[in-house]
Amino acid sequence: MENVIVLVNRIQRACTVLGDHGGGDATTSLPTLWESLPSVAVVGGQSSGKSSVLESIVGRDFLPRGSGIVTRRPLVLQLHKTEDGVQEYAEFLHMPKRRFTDFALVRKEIQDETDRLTGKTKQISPVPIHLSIYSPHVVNLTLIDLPGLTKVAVEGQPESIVQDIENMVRSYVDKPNCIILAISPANQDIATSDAIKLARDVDPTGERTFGVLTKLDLMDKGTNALDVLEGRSYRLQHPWVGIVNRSQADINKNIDMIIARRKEQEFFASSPEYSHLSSRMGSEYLAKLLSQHLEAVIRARIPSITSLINKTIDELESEMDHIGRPIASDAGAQLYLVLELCRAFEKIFREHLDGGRPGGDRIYGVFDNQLPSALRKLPFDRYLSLQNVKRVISEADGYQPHLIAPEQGYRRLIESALNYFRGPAEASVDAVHYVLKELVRKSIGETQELKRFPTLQAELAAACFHALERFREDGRKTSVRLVDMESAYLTVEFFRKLPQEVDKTGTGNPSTPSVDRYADVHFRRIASNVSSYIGMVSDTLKNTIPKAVVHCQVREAKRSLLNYFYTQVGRKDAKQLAQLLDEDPALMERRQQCFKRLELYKSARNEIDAVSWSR
Ligand SMILES: Nc1nc2c(ncn2[C@@H]2O[C@H](COP(=O)(O)OP(=O)(O)OP(=O)(O)O)[C@@H](O)[C@H]2O)c(=O)[nH]1
Repeated sequence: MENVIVLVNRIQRACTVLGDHGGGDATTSLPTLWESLPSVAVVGGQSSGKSSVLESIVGRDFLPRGSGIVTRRPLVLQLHKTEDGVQEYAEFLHMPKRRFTDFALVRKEIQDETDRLTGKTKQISPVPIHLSIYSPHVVNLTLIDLPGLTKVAVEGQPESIVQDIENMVRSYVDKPNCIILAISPANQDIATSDAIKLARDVDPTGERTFGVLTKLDLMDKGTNALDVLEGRSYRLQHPWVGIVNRSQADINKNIDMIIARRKEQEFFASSPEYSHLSSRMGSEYLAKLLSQHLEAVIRARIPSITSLINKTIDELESEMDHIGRPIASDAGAQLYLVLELCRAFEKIFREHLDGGRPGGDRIYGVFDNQLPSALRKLPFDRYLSLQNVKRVISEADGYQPHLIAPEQGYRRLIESALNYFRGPAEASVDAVHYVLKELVRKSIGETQELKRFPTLQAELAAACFHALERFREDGRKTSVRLVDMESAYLTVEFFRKLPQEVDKTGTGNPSTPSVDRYADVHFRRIASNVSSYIGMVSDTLKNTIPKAVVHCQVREAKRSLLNYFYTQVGRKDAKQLAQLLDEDPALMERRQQCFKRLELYKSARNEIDAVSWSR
């Protein structure tokens, strides 16, 4: 089986390229693969010797030095062992084409890349820098260098930096998959070590903490660190490793790292206190120990990582299905999509009208309740009061009062009364119009496929409302025309059937009308006749207005709501169609993120599969 550290290195690089830096980002709530991968994080207080340990493990000077907080972004350092004799080189993930053979330039690039993201403001950032070193002098290992824990902010840095650094370091070491390399200087009381304090907090049983004691050469004469190195001062599950790095003077003298490693070995071998431990001390031993441990941890974790990957792929796929797939870029496919979406909407709209979905019944409610009640409420009682009837008839008679029946008076009374029907007719048209508009809104909301296209939704709604407005105008004209038709020609039959006014004096001859045409009873009879006629018309309109409304508005809405929209869409070019299919930016962003994460998980699965099969 290929070295699994190399496998994890590849997956980690993919994580960074695709934006997974671990850490629960509450705003994206995307699953993180990074966090499930075992890694070694180097933690320690400032000047504890972290950089020196890392450089010693690598066998090269390559880390930025200086006062204050130098490490301001996590540095993921991936070490790849190459064949003997091959030239060493380094590569940054953000500069994949460039091979660095001069390690002084590596140091500079780490500084520059840190500044690129954080500015020169000395801020910190959780986005890691990935550096791979290919060398025959290293073991396969991945280490994450983190900013040194500090107690005070230096000039130009906000006070919060102390806490920010601790939070960032914690976000790494908190994870159960993180192996903690806790660096403490031997010339300081172990009880005050920042690294041990933090490690104890997040890993109280010491299962995943490796204690490293630096600066053993700087201890006061007559004292030694055996209590710590032999696990008596602070017990960990793994043995403590003592280290002797280059002193500042060695660094100033440019003492070669390989020579320094040798000197370190000599220090342990020749030391009366530590010689019995010498095979388990020093940076070379530490590197091998970590490499073996990391490999064992990764091997043990592979099955659970695989199952996590599979589960997450399923979740992401189903989220992508829900969000909808990306839109094709050619005009034909876009037009097809717009038409499909419109059809989906129309189907739902029709279901609302025809039944299956609620809302269409409200139209019947207009015809069954609103219209009859509006008709009943028309003020005919007032209009046909004795006084008004008398006035209208005498005005119609003019200077010559009517002789037999007031023909003109009847007509005027009826025509004016019929005008009252316009109100309920128009109100029915409007009421149905608003129901239809509401159903359009509802149907757009219920068309799942449309959810991601706010622009199309708005244009579709506007087109529907425009069409409904035209149907309303037609409905209004037609139903008002029904009323006007009633005025245009009165039903003669009705009047023929009316009983004649008879002489109440009882002369015995019914065919000889001899009523007093100026008495109230005469006008009351006229009012009652007109009222009956109006009642008859009202009954007719109660039936015909709904027919007009359905014919002009409801039926048309079902048949041709989007006709005009379709012809307009058909004329749009690719750019206009793309605008119409302009998605909600938040949704596009989410799809993009899910897509990238899915890609990451799939490539990780392929990597793991390939390694497992080659076992
Ligand atoms: N003599 C001696 N000096 C050491 C040892 N380890 C580190 N130093 C010196 O201690 C100083 C700080 O070491 P660094 O490796 O820069 O420590 P650091 O933890 O990376 O420091 P910051 O990056 O500032 O947080 C340097 O001058 C090193 O030369 C050691 O084992 N022995």
